[in-house]
Amino acid sequence: MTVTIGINGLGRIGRSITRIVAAAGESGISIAAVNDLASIEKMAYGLRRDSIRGSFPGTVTTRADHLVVNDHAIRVFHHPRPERIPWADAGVDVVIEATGRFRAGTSARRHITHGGARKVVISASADDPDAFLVFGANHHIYDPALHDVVSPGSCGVNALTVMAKVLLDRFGLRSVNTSVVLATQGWQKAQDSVLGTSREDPRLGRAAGESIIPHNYVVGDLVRVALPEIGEMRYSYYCVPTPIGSLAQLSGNTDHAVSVEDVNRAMAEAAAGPLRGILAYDPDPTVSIDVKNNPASCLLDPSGTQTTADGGVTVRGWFDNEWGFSNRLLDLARLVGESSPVASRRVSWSIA
Ligand SMILES: NC(=O)c1ccc[n+]([C@@H]2O[C@H](COP(=O)([O-])OP(=O)(O)OC[C@H]3O[C@@H](n4cnc5c(N)ncnc54)[C@H](O)[C@@H]3O)[C@@H](O)[C@H]2O)c1
Repeated sequence: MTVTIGINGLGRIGRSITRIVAAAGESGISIAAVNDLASIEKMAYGLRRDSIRGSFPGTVTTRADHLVVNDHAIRVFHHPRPERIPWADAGVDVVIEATGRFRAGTSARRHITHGGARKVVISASADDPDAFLVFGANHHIYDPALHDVVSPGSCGVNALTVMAKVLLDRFGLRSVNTSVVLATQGWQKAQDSVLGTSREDPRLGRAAGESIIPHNYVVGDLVRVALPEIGEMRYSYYCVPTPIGSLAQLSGNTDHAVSVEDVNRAMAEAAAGPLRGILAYDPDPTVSIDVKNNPASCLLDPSGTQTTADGGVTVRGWFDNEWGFSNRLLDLARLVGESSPVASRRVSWSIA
């Protein structure tokens, strides 16, 4: 079955999704329409040229109000508000909301109530979606009769949750402490723009290339939404001046003392088994750029695993904050697009 999607916002995430779908050939996804405020010429240029991913491996041209990507025509709209976008006219079933502007479930829902789409996937830690669904952890709770607007949380949430899932299922896990070190984001500024930032924390307006910028983004709560059994959780977050490739580190206590070898074997088994494609494992010594273009939510670095005699455990994973997350958005689009209101696809992901 092919799921027909529309993308609102053809920025870093929207373009990654377009590249992934174009490269995959038979991906089960067809992009019918995109909406962005930018001109169609700029959209085509942004797809053709990318400072991080390189030139588009194919062709991107324009024809009237269509982008033509490798002979596939995509209808283009330029509406500033979700309620104006006529998705149904383009045959769109599932909208991926990737502007960063309509993260609230109420505004994103207008793609359905006004635009005629059937489901919406918000590309961020949304406010009040019908469900937070982290692939590999809790996406099996998806209920097509109840969940029209869904969110996978953030890229960091996905990386942390997938490592936490393995530790929880195999060894028990509680009192979790996490850190995310995130590559530079498009909304950061090259020079100080403290007054110009819309973010509450003024440090997020500081020059992106000059500092490690800490801020208080409480994403840890979303890991707990996906895995409520892990209980208490603490979270730290830093933006750093690297263009792509981010780090997730998670510490906690297991029910019994475990060895580094036990933990790494559990991670490798999950990566080769039930979490294939979502968790990856690389025994080679890696640095953040090595995760570029990796479609997994998390690339486990076994050299980062540490344990203590009283059951303490620490694990480290890399994630391509754009590419891995865009792949999860497509997984979610397939999940919600393929499900009819009466037949929920329920998948068991227990690793134990
Ligand atoms: N880039 C990442 O690493 C990353 C990872 C995970 C989640 N996200 C989230 O995904 C969302 C998008 O991030 P991004 O990095 O792609 O941002 P971006 O700034 O690169 O892209 C946003 C796009 O939306 C368009 N846009 C802005 N307002 C619009 C409107 N009213 N209507 C239509 N289009 C509009 C912009 O022109 C731009 O092309 C954000 O919520 C972000 O937090 C980003």
